[in-house]
Amino acid sequence: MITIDNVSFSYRKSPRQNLDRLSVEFRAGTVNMIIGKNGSGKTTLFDLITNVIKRPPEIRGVPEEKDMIYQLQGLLFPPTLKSKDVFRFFLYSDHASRIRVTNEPYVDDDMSASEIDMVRRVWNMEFGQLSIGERRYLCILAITLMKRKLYIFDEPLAGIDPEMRQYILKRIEKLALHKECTVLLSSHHLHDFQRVQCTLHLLHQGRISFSGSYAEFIQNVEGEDPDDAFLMKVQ
Ligand SMILES: Nc1ncnc2c1ncn2[C@@H]1O[C@H](COP(=O)(O)OP(=O)(O)OP(=O)(O)O)[C@@H](O)[C@H]1O
Repeated sequence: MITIDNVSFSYRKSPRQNLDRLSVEFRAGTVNMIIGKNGSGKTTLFDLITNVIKRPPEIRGVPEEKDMIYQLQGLLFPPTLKSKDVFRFFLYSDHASRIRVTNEPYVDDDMSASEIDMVRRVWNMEFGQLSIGERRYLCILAITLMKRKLYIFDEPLAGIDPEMRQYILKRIEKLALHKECTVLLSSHHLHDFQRVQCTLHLLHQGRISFSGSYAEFIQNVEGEDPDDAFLMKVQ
């Protein structure tokens, strides 16, 4: 479990406090979903947890660097690398992985027919020729095959179609439920989380103003629309 107790942070030239006495607990066994308006500080919080920005002592329970993986929003790989090489890059940098990456596309029993189709189609293509969604899917697939104590996914669903979003979420949920690890994820796609075992954390005005289940989040909202619940909570 990661515990954050009263953390404040502002960028050097920022006119405002980006995080303002923020406290929260991120537990294992659930997908911890961080939501909030654009610019509310979700990536900043991830950067602090992972020590990309120097981690303050008020953030406790973070595993060693080798035991965490942080999926950034950007997909920064040389465009001429083949998809299989990017996959290899992830898995061969994993000290615990026993998966061998070959010229044969990676498939496993957890993959749907659509996922298998996609991986087969892009395996020998250059990464730069893939669509943004295909690149993101491939990287997330590889990350979920790595063994870590902490996984952080910064907007893994951005630019992904509704079908693939479900598959990605199922994979990430499986990580959270079946491995002894903590999973943090940020997303603006609130509807997708209805069927995921998750804890929502709303980051608003520098603090976590709500932590709870999806059902609790939409409680008392007419039509049970999570976007309406979001609007109510940030206005
Ligand atoms: N290096 C920096 N220097 C100054 N301000 C920064 C820096 N990086 C981010 N910010 C500011 O900090 C605030 C929080 O940014 P952050 O990227 O954490 O937001 P976010 O919640 O992840 O947003 P989004 O949902 O749009 O991805 C923003 O107002 C941003 O302009």
